[in-house]
Amino acid sequence: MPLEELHIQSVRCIEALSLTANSRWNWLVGANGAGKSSVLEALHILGTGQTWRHSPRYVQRDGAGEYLVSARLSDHFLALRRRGEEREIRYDGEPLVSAWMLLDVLPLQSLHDDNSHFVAGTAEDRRRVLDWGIYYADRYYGMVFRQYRRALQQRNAWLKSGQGRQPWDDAVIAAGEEIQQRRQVHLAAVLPEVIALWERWSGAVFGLSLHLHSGWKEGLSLGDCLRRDQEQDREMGYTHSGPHRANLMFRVHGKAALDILSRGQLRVLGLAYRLAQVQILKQAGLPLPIILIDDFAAELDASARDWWVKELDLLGVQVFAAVTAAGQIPAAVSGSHFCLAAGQLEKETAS
Ligand SMILES: Nc1ncnc2c1ncn2[C@@H]1O[C@H](COP(=O)(O)OP(=O)(O)OP(=O)(O)O)[C@@H](O)[C@H]1O
Repeated sequence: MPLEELHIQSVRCIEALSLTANSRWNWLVGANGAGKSSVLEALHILGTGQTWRHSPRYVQRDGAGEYLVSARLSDHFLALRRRGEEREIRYDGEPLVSAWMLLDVLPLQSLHDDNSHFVAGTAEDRRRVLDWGIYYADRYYGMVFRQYRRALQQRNAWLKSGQGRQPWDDAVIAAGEEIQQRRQVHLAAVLPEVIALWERWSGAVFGLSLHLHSGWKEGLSLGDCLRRDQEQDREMGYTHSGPHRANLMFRVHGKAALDILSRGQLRVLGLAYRLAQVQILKQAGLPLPIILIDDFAAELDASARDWWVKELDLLGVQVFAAVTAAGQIPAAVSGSHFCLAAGQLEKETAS
């Protein structure tokens, strides 16, 4: 369901902005500080309920009492309003009780700083990206994930208080092992797609392998680890083993990708991984996400940019991408150009 119209009020440097979107390519063009990322972040907030910042407070335009983002999606209308700690999300006028429901309404894949460099980022960055692909492909995963998070919070609260009988291990183990198993299945499907994408870009054979460390000691079950480390966990008030500590590692010919690849190649690998996740959704006949790309041209040479737009074009996704100059947009794609300055839409052109 493509996004047709976007309206933003009081988000960062934007006072009020409305645009009519192209069903495929939407290029946000402007100098540093023009408001491109603010448009992308507004869309991200609308599709996930979450910001890219440490706190939603930083999203609200200075001096405004609230912010509002809304969109028309074919015949539907989605709106999110935030005033202080209160957030209200409405879909066709009806309140959405949970931001999780946005997964169905406005699927998004956001490529911005940390997650387009996620191969070189933290284990948490990589877990977030890994889990993104599974949430959208497998709704049961989202349910198991929430069960795990709840059980883990309760176990940690018990570890800190030291009160009563320890009742949470079974729930942590059942959901934790299910998460690990589903992550492995997802990675087995993603790997050949990533390799094929890379090889189309480079023209050379790519000896990539993906290794998922489960988050608990190899050779032991999660239950064994929780029992073994219970005293240590109690002392620290924290559960040390589980899929919340998992790490996804990228190796090229058996060596850490981080030690082998250049910055630009690491970004291409991160992008190939994200594209592969969308390909899997497409193969399964699931709705495709809108792709948000901040700083499209960063670290990519012209051939990598051409490769990327060609692959996105083949997928048939709707894209919103930020560039600092129109010259960074590959000639191969047409679409709409939105020229921004000081948080305002100055010009809208179709190419
Ligand atoms: N809460 C706020 N209220 C008003 N202005 C803000 C707020 N937060 C950030 N800004 C301003 O918004 C501008 C940043 O906009 P944005 O990050 O969207 O720019 P950009 O076009 O993506 O730039 P770049 O190309 O450098 O990434 C900055 O000038 C910043 O000072």
